Amino acid sequence: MTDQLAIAVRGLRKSYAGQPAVDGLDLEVRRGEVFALLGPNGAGKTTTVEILEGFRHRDAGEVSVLGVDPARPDSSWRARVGLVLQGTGEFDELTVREVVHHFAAFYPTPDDPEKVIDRVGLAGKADARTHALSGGQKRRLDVALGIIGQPELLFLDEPTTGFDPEARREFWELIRDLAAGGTTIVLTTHYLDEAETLADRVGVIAGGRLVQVATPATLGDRDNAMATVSWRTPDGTVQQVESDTPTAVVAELAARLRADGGDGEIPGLTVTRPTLEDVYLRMIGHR
Ligand SMILES: Nc1ncnc2c1ncn2[C@@H]1O[C@H](COP(=O)(O)OP(=O)(O)OP(=O)(O)O)[C@@H](O)[C@H]1O
Repeated sequence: MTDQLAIAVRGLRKSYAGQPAVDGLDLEVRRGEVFALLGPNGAGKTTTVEILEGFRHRDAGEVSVLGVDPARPDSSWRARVGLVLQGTGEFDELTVREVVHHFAAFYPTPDDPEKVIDRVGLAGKADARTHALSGGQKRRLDVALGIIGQPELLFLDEPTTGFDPEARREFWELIRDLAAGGTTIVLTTHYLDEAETLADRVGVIAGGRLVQVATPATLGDRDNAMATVSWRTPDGTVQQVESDTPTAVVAELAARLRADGGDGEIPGLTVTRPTLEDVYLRMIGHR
């Protein structure tokens, strides 16, 4: 397990009451990358991530996170790993500012709490009591608490659930910023656009195993997939052909229309390749 890896997992297994939830999983996450874990409900993502975070015991396998076995963490390791879980909890009467300052005191080299509040877009709510925050604002506070210790590795569990579209875009910017600063990020998400826009690589977990790891552009051989060219014929019906040379198909169609006296414009022309969602759904057996 080299220094280039933030996470190295071999043969990870975990069963609940004899039922395997993680069933011989291998995983490598490089330092500095954004890695998205995808998979259907019950695939074993949370179990895997909680083992990596040191919150769950494993039955078997080797696990190294920042060079440490999370089953035997020390306090310096804890401070190097940031967590954004699904709902950190309630802080009742405390304000956003108080909570972030309070958490900063747990870490040896915390970031500036005011800067972090601003970074997650809560500057206007710094003096609001946390119970009065909206769902999306609470999630932003969760993110602030995950990054206040300036972690080397940040786990984000479905981070943008409940965010409005603008908040998602702002959050994505924040993640890109953290990644540009060298933070390794492991994110679980059910939003394929989120994985596509943020991740250097995605790993698909199904049935407790990692079934594929690839860049979003190449998952499921997507970049080599046939393109579908579709257009409208003069009688209004839609025609479609699949081709691995769609440009040639379009050129031929345009030439044919020009030969028929047209201006070469192809009505209703679209050229599409499978989306990340298409290949993902095929991979997990839904198409
Ligand atoms: N504490 C537990 N006790 C018993 N079974 C559990 C426990 N936690 C998870 N499981 C089971 O293990 C399997 C994997 O669950 P896990 O939560 O890891 O999946 P997931 O991929 O995170 O799913 P989701 O996308 O729904 O969050 C499921 O069948 C689940 O019912």
